[in-house]
Amino acid sequence: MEVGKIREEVEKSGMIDTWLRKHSLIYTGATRHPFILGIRDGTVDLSAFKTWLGQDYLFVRAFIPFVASVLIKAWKESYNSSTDMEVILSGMASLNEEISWFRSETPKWGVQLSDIVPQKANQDYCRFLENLMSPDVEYTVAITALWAIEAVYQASFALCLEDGAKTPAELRQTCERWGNDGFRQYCNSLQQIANRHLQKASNDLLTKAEAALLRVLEHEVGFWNMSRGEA
Ligand SMILES: Cc1ncc(CNC=O)c(N)n1
Repeated sequence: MEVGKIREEVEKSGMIDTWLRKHSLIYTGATRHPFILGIRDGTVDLSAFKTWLGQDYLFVRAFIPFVASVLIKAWKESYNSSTDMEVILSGMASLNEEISWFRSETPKWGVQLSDIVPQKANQDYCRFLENLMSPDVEYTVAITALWAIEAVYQASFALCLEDGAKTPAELRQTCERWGNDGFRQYCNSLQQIANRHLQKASNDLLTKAEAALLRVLEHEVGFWNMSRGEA
């Protein structure tokens, strides 16, 4: 292994990896969901894909203020806050581009953005994000949730780009949005930030951050289920 790769592996091992091992069943449920496996093997129902696309646009619109709230929390931390802020800001810049992507992608699928009504699983997830935006929620909890939200999409869509995947050509661009190497590195940076803060967290804070991680995983499973018309 090259030095950079080894360093990446070492820095990655921390509380987050411990939690993912502990909660591997739900993590796998979120990252290898039948919706994603359907994209990967080419059997996905295109109406489910369109549902996902429209609902995800609404989700991302609600996700942006959440990321902004994490940025504010990072700024209020004195410890290493400027490097944290750079990483979070780069994520926000990508989200600006992502909204443009949704606006150009949806018409290709006959999805009209103004017609989309948020479904229950989406509303529940967005309400959860709104609760995390409260100034009472600690930065460590919020950054752990942010990492989890991004990491589920990264792991899921990267799976659809692996060798041997039979992802339909018209879905590849979508998978590349979250499955590309730059997004993987962004997720690794978030994971390192979260680990660094978790390392110095009290037991009470650790309990809250772990709960937030679990809620994210549950909401992600709910979101995929909803896209398949199962919620
Ligand atoms: C439901 C959900 N979870 C995570 C992401 C990825 N973050 C930003 O795009 C997303 N788009 N949608």
